[in-house]
Amino acid sequence: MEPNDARFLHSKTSVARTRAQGIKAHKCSSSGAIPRLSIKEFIPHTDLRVHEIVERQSQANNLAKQDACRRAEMNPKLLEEAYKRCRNICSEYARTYYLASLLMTEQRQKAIWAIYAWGTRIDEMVDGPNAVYMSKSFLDRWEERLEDIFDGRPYDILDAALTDTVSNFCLDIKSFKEMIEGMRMDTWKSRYKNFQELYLYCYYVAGTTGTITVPVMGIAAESSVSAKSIYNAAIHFGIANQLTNILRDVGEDALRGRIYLPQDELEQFGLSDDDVFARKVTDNWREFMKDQIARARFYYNLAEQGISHLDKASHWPLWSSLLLYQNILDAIENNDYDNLTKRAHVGKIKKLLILSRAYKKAQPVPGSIFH
Ligand SMILES: CC(C)=CCC/C(C)=C/CC/C(C)=C/CC/C(C)=C/[C@@H]1[C@@H](COP(=O)(O)OP(=O)(O)O)[C@]1(C)CC/C=C(\C)CC/C=C(\C)CCC=C(C)C
Repeated sequence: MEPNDARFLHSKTSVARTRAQGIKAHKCSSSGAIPRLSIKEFIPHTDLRVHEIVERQSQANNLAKQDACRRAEMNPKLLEEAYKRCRNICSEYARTYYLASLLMTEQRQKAIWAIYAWGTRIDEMVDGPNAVYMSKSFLDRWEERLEDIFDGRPYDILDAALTDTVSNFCLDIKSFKEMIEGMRMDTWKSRYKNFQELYLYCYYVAGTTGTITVPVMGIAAESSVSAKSIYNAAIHFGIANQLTNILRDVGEDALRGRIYLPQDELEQFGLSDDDVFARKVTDNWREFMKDQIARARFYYNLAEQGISHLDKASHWPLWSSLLLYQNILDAIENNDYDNLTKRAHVGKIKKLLILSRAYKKAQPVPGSIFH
């Protein structure tokens, strides 16, 4: 996030909200008074070289405007079938994102399905039932296939959809490669010393989805903030989603021996891996969860401020996806913080109400040039 882009970052409401969620002393049942975690800690994106993506993507966007992007010539019938299959994968594996995609323009929704299908296939490799057979060479092969996709030589029909998408939107390969890097991390790492380490993992697997999708959602022609601050908001969008995903799945992940929670923070709350594996919801656990949820909400706040700088037609789908996913945090609270034995779920009626709330949020604010 660019600190000097004050308009962008510090809307009054977000500052007030994050302050309310900020540092205060609280009592933790077995270990006495301990400080609340610093959920507002900023993790700089300098080492992630986001500026490289922004610069290259801006050049690519100019090429796209001149229609000078590399075009992948593919059989239209095959492409139609390819997108149909990606759509099926997205609707089966990711109902929330699928619902949001239905609110997008046709070309954008097809791109989201292709990106989702590609991402979820690697995720399944490292996270699914066959994860034990995963080897370094498998992910190396996946990376070669990615290069082929970008060279217009798809390996299978699902890759063909992504080949078409990257050429339609002139996408940059860096974030896709980084997503594979995140999946590599998953093959050798199952603990995170602190939030910095966890943040890096979240960036690789989910922040990258944000940088990949900004060109698809389109930056508003009238946006006056820097492209970099919009990309940073998109990264925060992905981070918030991944943190939510982690909090929802603590119990499931523990069954596979994985704990995607900062170890130092667990310790501060008098908790250890054994408590997670015991799957017992204690008062310490609830207090710990309150802070983890507050942190995820902090990142949603940062992400929200980027939406208005994207193309108008993307506002409703993005607000929908943000509010729907964020609601999982409310569902964890409603389960009295039992994410060890229960899976937080947002029901159909609630989802419909959220879509209508998102629609209102996507409407222009009178007197503002932005939504
Ligand atoms: C509609 C929409 C926002 C679509 C985004 C497309 C998408 C979700 C792609 C994910 C690709 C993928 C599967 C990557 C593999 C790594 C992974 C598993 C990431 C997790 C997604 C959750 O998927 P999952 O199938 O596990 O979900 P459920 O179990 O069904 O709940 C992640 C949590 C990453 C999600 C990342 C985002 C939503 C970031 C999207 C960012 C933008 C659209 C940019 C917005 C821009 C601004 C400026 C705010």
